[in-house]
Amino acid sequence: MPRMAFLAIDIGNTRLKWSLFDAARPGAQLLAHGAEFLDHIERLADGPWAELPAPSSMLGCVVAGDAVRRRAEEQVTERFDCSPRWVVSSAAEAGIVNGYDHPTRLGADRWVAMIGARHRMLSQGPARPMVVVMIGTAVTVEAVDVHGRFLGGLILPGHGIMLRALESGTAGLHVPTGEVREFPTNTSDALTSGGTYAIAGAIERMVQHVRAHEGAEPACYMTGGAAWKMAPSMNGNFELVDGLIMDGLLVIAQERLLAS
Ligand SMILES: Nc1ncnc2c1ncn2[C@@H]1O[C@H](COP(=O)(O)OP(=O)(O)O)[C@@H](O)[C@H]1O
Ligand SMILES: CC(C)(COP(=O)(O)O)[C@@H](O)C(=O)NCCC(=O)O
Ligand SMILES: [K+]
Repeated sequence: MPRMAFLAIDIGNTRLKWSLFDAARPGAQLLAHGAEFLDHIERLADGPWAELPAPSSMLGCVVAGDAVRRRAEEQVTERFDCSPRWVVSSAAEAGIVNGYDHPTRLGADRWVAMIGARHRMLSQGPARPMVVVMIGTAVTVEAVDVHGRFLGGLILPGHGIMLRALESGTAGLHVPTGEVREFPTNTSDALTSGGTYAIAGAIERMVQHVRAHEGAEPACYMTGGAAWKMAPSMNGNFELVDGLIMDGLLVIAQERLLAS
């Protein structure tokens, strides 16, 4: 049984994702992982976590509000002997400098994903600017310069929110999910393609902005629960990374261990 196991938790507006690693460092071995819709958080301690080896520390990021965070903390402390710790976006951490007007108002998931992406990019070769995309409940598209400065980012509605907004704002749009088509010829395909290309178009614009600003081709990473749906419709070299947030949490946890 690993003695320094580490629990990473990412709570978005749709699901809580968790991963248990054998240590709090990048490259640690993944021992177990899972995801629960926010309504099912109360199942964790007696369900998926019941048989897990106990982590000696935990670090998470949460953008779903204080009430959800407290419900998750109850599960952690009920089941494990470690105190819940959550990342708050700051002016600088783990190689990323925060260009937001109010650094602490940046979503912690966005901050952690950029840290994970920067670490990944540097492990692949020389420093490059980056575009970091997360396709979750919402879509975020971050620009990071070659030195690790977060220049700014976009927030868009995700697929689900776009479709619900169209359904509730019109009389004639109540249709099942369709296919992504270049020239959609029915309402379902028109809606699905419209949402997909709205997101793809915004991402392409950000890639252009970063390319022009930096005079270099950015490294492009895409993550999030719905990233696999976007991947076939993307131009360019987007690397689909399952656990960018988990990677970022490992990087931050190790830095904090080394600093303590
Ligand atoms: N098994 C699944 N069940 C429901 N939604 C899913 C599933 N897999 C992917 N998705 C899509 O992923 C989105 C949620 O992704 P996720 O990364 O969990 O979001 P968040 O971080 O905002 O909670 C949903 O909006 C949905 O479109
Ligand atoms: C943009 C987000 C809603 C994304 O949430 P998600 O899709 O991961 O559930 C979240 O990062 C957030 O609430 N951010 C705070 C505002 C900001 O980043 O400017
Ligand atoms: K997220």
